[in-house]
Amino acid sequence: MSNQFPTLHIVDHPLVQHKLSVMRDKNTSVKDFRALVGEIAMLLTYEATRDLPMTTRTIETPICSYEAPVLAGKKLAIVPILRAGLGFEDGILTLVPSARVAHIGMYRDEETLEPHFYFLKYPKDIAGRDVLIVDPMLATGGSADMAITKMKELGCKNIKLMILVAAPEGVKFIYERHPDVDIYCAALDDHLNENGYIVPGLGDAGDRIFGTK
Ligand SMILES: O=P(O)(O)OC[C@H]1O[C@H](OP(=O)(O)OP(=O)(O)O)[C@H](O)[C@@H]1O
Ligand SMILES: O=c1cc[nH]c(=O)[nH]1
Ligand SMILES: [Mg+2]
Repeated sequence: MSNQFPTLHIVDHPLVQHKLSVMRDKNTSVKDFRALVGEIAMLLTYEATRDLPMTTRTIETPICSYEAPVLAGKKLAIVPILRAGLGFEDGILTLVPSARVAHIGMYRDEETLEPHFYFLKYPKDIAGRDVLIVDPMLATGGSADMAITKMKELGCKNIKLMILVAAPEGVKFIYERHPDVDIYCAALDDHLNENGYIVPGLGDAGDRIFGTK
């Protein structure tokens, strides 16, 4: 689907697209699915952190003195939405090992599709950190909206959302409620079906990561 959303960044790198296609296949095993979530997490993080501020540090190479580009030390917090967001956690921390982690727990009611909140644990200085909320699926957008709203209530100002597969309905909902939040995803799919699942999608991400079905 073509992208009409100003805040949506689709990572169309061939490695991401190939890995996502393997994940969409219903015959892909839990073991492979979980490994691929971790690999794609790193590739999406590469794009979602592209605007990290830089500075320079004087170093001595074996040849000469050099003003070397280094990260300016912006403090980050990643916020996996339980459960499926946990699949992204290790991959992101491999690239940004000093990031802090806040966990937010919620599940979607299968009938109403409303998110239900059950857990939040966060670093005390989270208001001063840039926040990357992560979840493989953005369907109606209810869960992501609740996570963004809770982070804003804690004082967070610079918030991004990192998703694997997004539905247009969810992107529109988040854009209307949080136009300040940039969304990074691997694919913008076609639509939601009558059960609130993304089409073509990849099924229930949590169940496929943890093998609970
Ligand atoms: O955009 P929404 O309509 O809110 O749907 C997306 C949410 O649904 C899934 O979680 P689920 O409720 O299945 O919980 P789980 O991760 O524990 O499986 C997914 O991981 C998102 O958190
Ligand atoms: O398609 C969907 C929609 C919500 N949650 C999922 O895990 N998959
Ligand atoms: Mg689930």
